[in-house]
Amino acid sequence: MSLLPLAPSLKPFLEEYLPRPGSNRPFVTLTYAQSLDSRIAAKPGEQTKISHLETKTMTHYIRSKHDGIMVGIGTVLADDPKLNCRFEAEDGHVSTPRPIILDPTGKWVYNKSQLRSVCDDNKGLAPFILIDDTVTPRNEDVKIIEKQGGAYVKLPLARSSKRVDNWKVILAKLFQLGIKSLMVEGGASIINDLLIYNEIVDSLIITIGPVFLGKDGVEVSPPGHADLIDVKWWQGIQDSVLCARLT
Ligand SMILES: NC(=O)C1=CN([C@@H]2O[C@H](COP(=O)(O)OP(=O)(O)OC[C@H]3O[C@@H](n4cnc5c(N)ncnc54)[C@H](O)[C@@H]3O)[C@@H](O)[C@H]2O)C=CC1
Ligand SMILES: Nc1nc(O)c(N)c(N[C@@H]2O[C@H](COP(=O)(O)O)[C@@H](O)[C@H]2O)n1
Repeated sequence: MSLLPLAPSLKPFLEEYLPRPGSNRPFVTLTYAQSLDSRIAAKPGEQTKISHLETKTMTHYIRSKHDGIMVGIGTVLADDPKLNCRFEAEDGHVSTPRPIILDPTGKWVYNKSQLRSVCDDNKGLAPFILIDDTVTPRNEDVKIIEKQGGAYVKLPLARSSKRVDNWKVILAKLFQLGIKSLMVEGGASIINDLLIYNEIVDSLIITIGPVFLGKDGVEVSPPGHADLIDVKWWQGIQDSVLCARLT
């Protein structure tokens, strides 16, 4: 599906929330689309379109400003996403952010994925797949990914008692691999962890669509209180967008 032209007011609206250089870890933008009842999908394991094409275009514009786009394995299994950037800048340039998949137990069968085809067609970069260092990935997938220029990245992901403690290790490794800015798109378990992790998240950009997805939906609701500062709202054809920082 083609995108729309980016709404002109979105560029200045987003400007101060986009990555800035100069830190010793990646700049992290947490961004996702939710319903009015704080659901990001209608059912577990299901992909649900919430954003209008106008804000989908915004998401691709935001992708174009990052070195990496991260999702968890739950999202990959539900959505089979492309995770490339389809936004074309005024000079015709199309960015190629690196897809990064958090898959500690190595569940993803890459050779059958849409992302594999995107890379075969030269429409995006091959992924970095973060797996626990005790996991041996499938041989066939290793060969394809390495040929495409991606990699399995082994990290001690299964050892810490709290999953959230892995983030510092993950970000340090990604920085070493050249990822200076990271856009985290979800899914729910990652968003819920990061919403209360203000040392990690630099910007928060949430699209809110005018729909209730109901109690069976996949909920975003962090385990504790999360206060926001520097809050700004944008109103589009259908959706509203909130930009903020975590205190
Ligand atoms: N509306 C939106 O903008 C978006 C919606 N989604 C939806 O979210 C749903 C998927 O969400 P979830 O099932 O919660 O899956 P998820 O994508 O958050 O992945 C969860 C898995 O990631 C790994 N993981 C997460 N944090 C980790 C950590 N700190 N260390 C090591 N491993 C970690 C674990 O294996 C965990 O089981 C899907 O229905 C998808 O469509 C996903 C992204 C955006
Ligand atoms: N911005 C946005 N709006 C929605 O309504 C969504 N369901 C999502 N989902 C995220 O986008 C990924 C799909 O990316 P591709 O278009 O396949 O590149 C999906 O995996 C979610 O992270 N986002």
